[in-house]
Amino acid sequence: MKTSLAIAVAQFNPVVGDLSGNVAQIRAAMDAAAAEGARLLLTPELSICGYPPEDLLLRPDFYDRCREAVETLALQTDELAVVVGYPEADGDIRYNAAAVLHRGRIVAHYRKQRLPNYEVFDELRYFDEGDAACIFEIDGVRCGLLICADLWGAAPTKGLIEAGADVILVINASPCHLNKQQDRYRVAADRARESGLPVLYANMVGGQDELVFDGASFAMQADGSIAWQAPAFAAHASVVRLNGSAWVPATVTPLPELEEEAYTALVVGVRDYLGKNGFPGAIIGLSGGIDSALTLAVAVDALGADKVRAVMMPSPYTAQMSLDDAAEMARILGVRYDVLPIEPAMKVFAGMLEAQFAGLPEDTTEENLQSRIRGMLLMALSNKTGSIVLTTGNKSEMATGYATLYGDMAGGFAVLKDVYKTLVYRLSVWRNARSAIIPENIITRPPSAELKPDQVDQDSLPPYAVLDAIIEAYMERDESPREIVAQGYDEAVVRRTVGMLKRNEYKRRQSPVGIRLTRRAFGKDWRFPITARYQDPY
Ligand SMILES: Nc1ncnc2c1ncn2[C@@H]1O[C@H](COP(=O)(O)OP(=O)(O)OC[C@H]2O[C@@H]([n+]3cccc(C(=O)O)c3)[C@H](O)[C@@H]2O)[C@@H](O)[C@H]1O
Ligand SMILES: Nc1ncnc2c1ncn2[C@@H]1O[C@H](COP(=O)(O)OP(=O)(O)OP(=O)(O)O)[C@@H](O)[C@H]1O
Ligand SMILES: NC(=O)CC[C@H](N)C(=O)O
Repeated sequence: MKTSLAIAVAQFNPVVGDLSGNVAQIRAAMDAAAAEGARLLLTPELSICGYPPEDLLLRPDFYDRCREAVETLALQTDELAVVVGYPEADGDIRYNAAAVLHRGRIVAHYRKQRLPNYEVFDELRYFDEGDAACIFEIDGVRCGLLICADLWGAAPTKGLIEAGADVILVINASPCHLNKQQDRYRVAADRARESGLPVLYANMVGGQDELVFDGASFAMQADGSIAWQAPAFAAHASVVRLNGSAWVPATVTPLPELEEEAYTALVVGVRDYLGKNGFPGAIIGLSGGIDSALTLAVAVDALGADKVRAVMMPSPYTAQMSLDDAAEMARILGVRYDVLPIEPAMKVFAGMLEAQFAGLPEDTTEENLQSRIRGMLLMALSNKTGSIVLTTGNKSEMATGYATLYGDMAGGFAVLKDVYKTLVYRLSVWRNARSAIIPENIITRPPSAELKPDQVDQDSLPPYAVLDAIIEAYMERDESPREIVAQGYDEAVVRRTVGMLKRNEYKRRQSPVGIRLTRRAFGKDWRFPITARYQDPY
């Protein structure tokens, strides 16, 4: 007979491969959960080793170390049962597994049945599928256990119904993209209604290379309504109570609106990339344009002003307005600000190349030299100080190749890599509404690379609203140019945009890793051939 059960959820931020650090976080969560009277603690998918461990999962020793960590942790359990996720090797066969640790032993064990191999997930590269449901009983409640993608199809839940589960517990490593939580609610509600069971969804939080996990764990009643909602993008621990077959209603933290979600994901991505990789700070080339302004805003919100420095590197083409706006923004934020004019280096390079270029007209070569001089200066500062250079290129630029190799692409982490230019504006306006840190002029002036007199982006690129819509259709929805033109876009503009997108794959392969924000980002989930002659249908 079902009774009441208090279950703690540890929405924590693991570090991939830091087994002792992750176990220490689980231990701390165990102490807090026990103090609050919980009888069961859920930790996220692969909580022992972090997610995704990628090719560490090809190493036999990795499995040995993870098993040792689980067994050691099991010995430290008492009245509180703890669910942990870990990679399991059974001879040559490997599983994405979970163990229930209780009173010094592993009392139940589960192998993930649906392995995601889409978007950014590669689990079929590493794991075999499990084939059995897992039910364990705590205080008379029959708990059914699933791992993340198991919830996204009906079969694993069906197995739990047949095995007589009273509640569905799902441990997750589900990275965010914009509006992802609505998809999670939808699949959880499908499973809840099919089974007539309440669902508890425990997710991890934090940045891991290009991925950001948003947490946002929740409890859902059998009718699909939300009984408890944890905050997004923050480590969090809560105890939720199951009374009979329903959750006792608890705090429902409102979820962020789209701009807040995007901006916070960038902040968490930057903070964890630098923090987990041990960088003392960040360096940003601040041009007086909107991309570097937003990048600086994110960096300061992530790291604090004392960890960020901005460098203005004017050329003879730099407008006074750019100098003024960059200095003003650095002053408002209180970051270290240096001005390093690049004209001396431009002259030296022009002199060194004079004989080579004799009789040839000026073109983008001279523009790229300016960008590369700036890249070289920023990298020199990085080498000398140990701080990382944050690049500022946005998704529209990455898509079209509107960036210079070894120039403005030089750096360690690409903050806006998956942020369309149109979203760059929206995020800047949203951030300024919280406190005005980006000078208004930076937002309202026409974007310009300032690599030659009176240059504006729109001389070389279609309007960003059109460009972004075409990129999104081609890239994120896999639409053909014919379909895009049928939606009313000018065929010549579609041809040009798609042409740039395909031609510039080589640049993206050389770009720094950057934060994924959309369902399909340039990164793990975009593997287009560089050498290709496929003709799209028009
Ligand atoms: N398939 C391929 N595989 C490998 N390499 C390939 C290649 N195709 C060309 N290349 C090589 O790539 C090089 C050309 O690329 P690259 O040197 O980058 O130069 P490129 O793409 O020609 O020019 C850079 C563009 O970015 C714009 N820009 C620059 C800086 C900042 C901004 C901004 O507003 O943010 C915009 C600039 O106005 C210009 O339109 C050449 O050396 C070429 O041989
Ligand atoms: N004068 C400058 N001083 C410092 N950094 C610069 C300068 N010009 C360009 N950069 C760096 O190179 C990046 C590419 O910027 P560029 O001005 O060419 O085009 P952009 O894409 O419009 O970027 P932004 O909106 O930041 O100006 C900038 O974001 C900045 O990091
Ligand atoms: N780790 C997983 O199994 C993730 C798969 C799932 N579709 C998600 O993103 O939530």
